Amino acid sequence: MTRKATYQDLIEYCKTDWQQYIEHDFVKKLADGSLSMACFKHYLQQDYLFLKHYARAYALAVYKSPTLDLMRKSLPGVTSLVLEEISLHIDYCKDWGLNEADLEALDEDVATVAYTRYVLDKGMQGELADLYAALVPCAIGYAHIGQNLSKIQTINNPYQSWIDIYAGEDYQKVAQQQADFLDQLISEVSIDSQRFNQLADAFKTATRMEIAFWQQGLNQQ
Ligand SMILES: Cc1ncc(C[n+]2csc(CCO)c2C)c(N)n1
Repeated sequence: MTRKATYQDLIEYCKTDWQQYIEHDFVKKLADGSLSMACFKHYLQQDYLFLKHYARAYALAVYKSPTLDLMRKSLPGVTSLVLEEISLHIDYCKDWGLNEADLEALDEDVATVAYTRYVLDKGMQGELADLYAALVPCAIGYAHIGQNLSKIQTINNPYQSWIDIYAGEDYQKVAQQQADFLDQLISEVSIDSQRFNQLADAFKTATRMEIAFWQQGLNQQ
């Protein structure tokens, strides 16, 4: 009998992409404060649109849940994003001179469309585990990034408040809950099975989409 899978096996499966995601030049420039404001603002704007679709993906997770117990696990993702986190993001954007009407009027850039619709399509085609395999790189990756950047000391970094959000205990806890839930969903999947490869491919594609999302921000000069 082979070992059952955990989310760490999914990271291991796409190690090179994972490293490129959490150590992207955009992240390095956030860490040392050298990122241009135009790049950061474009990222924040597109992230507003991303978060709206992310909330829809959690709603899809409720729809895809076969039991009430599983529904209870995904519903807080919808309510916290729609009622709190997106509002916090809007407040954060105000500090950068972007108001809600501007955000609502934005065109979606290509990496935003590709990433969000990929996650939703994975969820619609597959089971709850497929959807979470595509959803979770977002939560775990930002938690790793937050941990890494919190160790770097900078003075007057304009992006320090962004780093503090993801390095903070609250966010770290939310990300760990998502990782634990994915572990629960894949707890019967053997690491050498075809099913593992399917789930790992979804995780890997979402990771590649995160790289493209950073690059989209960086391309905005
Ligand atoms: C492109 C992109 N990827 C990941 C995150 C991080 N993130 C997205 S939703 C959410 C709430 C937790 O479920 C968090 C932390 C982001 N903001 N933008």
